[in-house]
Amino acid sequence: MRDLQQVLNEIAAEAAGDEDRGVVAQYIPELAKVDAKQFGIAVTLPDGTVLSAGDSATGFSIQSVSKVFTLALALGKLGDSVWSRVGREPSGNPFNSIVQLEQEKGRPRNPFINAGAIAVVDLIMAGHQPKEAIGEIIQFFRHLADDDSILIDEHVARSETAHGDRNASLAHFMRSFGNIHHPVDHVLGVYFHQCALVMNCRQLSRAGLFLASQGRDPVTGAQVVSEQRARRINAIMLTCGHYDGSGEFAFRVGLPGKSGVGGGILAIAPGKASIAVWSPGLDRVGNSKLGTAALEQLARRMDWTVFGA
Ligand SMILES: NC(=O)CC[C@H](N)C(=O)O
Repeated sequence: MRDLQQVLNEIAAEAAGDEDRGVVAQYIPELAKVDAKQFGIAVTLPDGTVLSAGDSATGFSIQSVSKVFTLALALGKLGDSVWSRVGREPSGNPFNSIVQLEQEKGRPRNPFINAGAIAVVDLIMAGHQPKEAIGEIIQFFRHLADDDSILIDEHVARSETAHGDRNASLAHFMRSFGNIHHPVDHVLGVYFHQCALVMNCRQLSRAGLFLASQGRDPVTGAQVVSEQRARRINAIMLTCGHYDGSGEFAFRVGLPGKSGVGGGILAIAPGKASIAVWSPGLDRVGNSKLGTAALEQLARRMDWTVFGA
């Protein structure tokens, strides 16, 4: 096995020299302003050590990476009843697609496409005002990252609300089938705030550590989810974490991963590491271009995979 810090330094240096960086998300104006030249990577090991390279201490909008954590939160609160409201199959469609929702009577394919994540938010909101639900979500992230400085970027949340017609359509459509119980503007308010959480690679890799460690935070000793649940969340990350690019990500990287349109990706090497990478330029399906390439290199050079010994 190669020296991890050296591998991270090499990968960051290669990323810095790469001209073909993809395109920063345009449909959320606040995200369109982000400088595409940035690249960060961080790895948290089971003993809590964090190694990193590049812009690993620069905060970015975690966007859909948050969906892994809200799924864990919903499962913790409501157990397997979550699955009566959202499926576990890859969609093969873009993250904001509406087409399957009509055929499948308002039950989204999985919790990582937008419709599914919005349904998960509706579940988390049970018995709460929107502000309380947002507070609970932030607290969960702070607890997992062991860092109380994590905040939400209100500009991003507002920017997305102002341009959120597609997500509003998804939510109304699901509500027409009875699969959203709260008022749509309340649910979207929570969803947009969850997506607007700002974290850096070091914080994000630390927050994901429980998924690499049988559901337990090995540093604090807290059992975040059961071992079986951690395995299952990893399974859904592998099959659905990159939308219609999930097969390609599994093929190239070979690890469970979850992307966001802010350019972040969380990847899990079970028993070995929790990895966060960030580069804002996206590929054609909305996944970080350099982030995916970096994870491909890291997995190869460290020999990390879920598909072999
Ligand atoms: N893929 C993503 O990161 C999408 C999240 C974004 N907040 C949206 O709803 O469109």
